[in-house]
Amino acid sequence: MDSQELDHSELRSRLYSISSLILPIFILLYVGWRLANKRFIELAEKIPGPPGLPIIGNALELRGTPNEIFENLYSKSEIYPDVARVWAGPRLLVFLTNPADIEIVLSSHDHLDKSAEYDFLRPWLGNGLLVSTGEKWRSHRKIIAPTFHLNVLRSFMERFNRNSKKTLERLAKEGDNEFDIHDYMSEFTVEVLIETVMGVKKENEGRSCFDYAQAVMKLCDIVHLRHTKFYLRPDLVFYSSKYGSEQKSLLSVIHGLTEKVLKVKKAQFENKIQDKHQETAEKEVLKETSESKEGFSYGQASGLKDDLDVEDIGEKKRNAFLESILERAANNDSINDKEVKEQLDTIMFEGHDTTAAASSFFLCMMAAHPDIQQKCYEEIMRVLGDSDRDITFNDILEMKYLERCLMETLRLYPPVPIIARQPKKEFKLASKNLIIPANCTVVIGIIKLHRRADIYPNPEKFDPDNFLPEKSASRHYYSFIPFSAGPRSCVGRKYAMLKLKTILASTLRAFYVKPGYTEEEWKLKADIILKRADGFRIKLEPRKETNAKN
Ligand code: HEM
Repeated sequence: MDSQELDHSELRSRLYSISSLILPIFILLYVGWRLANKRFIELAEKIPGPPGLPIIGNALELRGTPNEIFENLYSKSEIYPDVARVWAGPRLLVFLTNPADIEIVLSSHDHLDKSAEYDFLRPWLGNGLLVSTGEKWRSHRKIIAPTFHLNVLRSFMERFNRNSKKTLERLAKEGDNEFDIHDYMSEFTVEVLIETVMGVKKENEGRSCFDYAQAVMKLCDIVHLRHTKFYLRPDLVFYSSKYGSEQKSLLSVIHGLTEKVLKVKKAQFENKIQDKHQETAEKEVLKETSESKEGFSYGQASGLKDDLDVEDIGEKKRNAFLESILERAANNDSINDKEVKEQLDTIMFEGHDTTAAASSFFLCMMAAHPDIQQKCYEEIMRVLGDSDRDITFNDILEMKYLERCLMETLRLYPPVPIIARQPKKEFKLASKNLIIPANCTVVIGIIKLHRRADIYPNPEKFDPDNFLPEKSASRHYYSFIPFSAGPRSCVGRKYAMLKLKTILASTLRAFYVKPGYTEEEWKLKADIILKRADGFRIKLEPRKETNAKN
């Protein structure tokens, strides 16, 4: 035997003795865990789900690309309707797709905590509204929700119109090209957010908004990768990998923009510079407050109410988001400077990528369904006439068919396809005689819920009539929840619907979306925010010269 062979056999025997030590420790830990979590395991094992292996559970089914994992889990929901249990090692995931069960989770104040997956957003969003829990979430939600009240939102109409026109000018330059509409929609949504919710006039800053939006998309991919690749979960491994360094450089672009916005707004705030334009718009709004706000669903069943639905007609002017929280911070009132920045990052993220996806899906739908597009166009012409005037708040209320098409788009392609909670207490389901244990991860499959054949006949078909008032009224309130629902619903719901209707009506008024790819040809990308993996490719044709150029 030479010395190399000796080394090998010695190595083998050392490995053998290490593994013969580790294995019993591992088994002991596993048995200990099962004993310590007896009730948790007993309850979990009653929940239907794919069979798993000891210790690793269904981890083998959670292999592959994020898309493969998503498709695999989605197909399981056909076998296990309403509720499905999946073990990712010792972690229990419970998927819910029945509206009555979902109501129990989302409407309750006992199940407000987000699951551990949201922690990967912390380096970016800190302890902002999306991820925070407990008293901090409660007190900040109380401050932030009123800044998205209709009285404030209506004052944004002028900005929505102005930024829409800027986007139409950019779109006109594409001529007859096929291009990705998402690039334009994400730049629009970032610009408009900065000018409305943040109250900062954005001028001549090159394409910083576009760069921000691109960085957000890439960062979402990385965060989502950490959801699906278990080895990337520990910080130590993640930050030693190429993804960790990529995350750091993307965060410097993302935080670079939000720091700049904060600096400008703080300077305005400290110098008490009033934005004259905003002031005038707000006065107009206050004159209008007695007009009807009825007849607009704002993205959820009309029977559902949350803290955005408080009626305060005639109440004095409220400030927009950033102005309002800066004022609080200056008075040491429930929020400090660090928290202001975290909430700013949160609103910038949640406020742009979601609406960019929704508007892009909508326009692709118009390409896939020219007859429906024609009906939208006719409605827009009926409401606005053959003019180039700005779209008003009341026009938005009148565009009912456009709204139904938007809701139907959000049904089939909800920008946030799944959400997750970690219940603190166990709870009983409504659809089945089952108890869901505390501290598991409850996943609400919004995209699956929205495609249930027992709720939406012909569920894969794009049918705006699904949102005729009589049809909506006959469904369970929690059958349509693109903005989630209950106490932790989306604070930007009304803002998003107003902004979306304005940019979409403006685009359809100015351009004909040429017939294009059918939905069957699209490839979806499973991500934090749902996208088309093949890009949102469309072709536009100006309706007439003036609309696109004004
Ligand atoms: C089509 C557009 C939008 C969709 C589909 C959407 C969807 C959602 C969903 C599903 C949630 C719940 C997330 C979860 O529980 O994990 C949420 C939360 C949130 N959204 Fe939106 N959103 C949209 C637009 C906006 C806009 C425009 C803003 C702000 C300007 C915004 C701000 C937020 C915030 C701050 C939360 C966290 C609320 C809390 O936990 O209290 N969203 N959104």
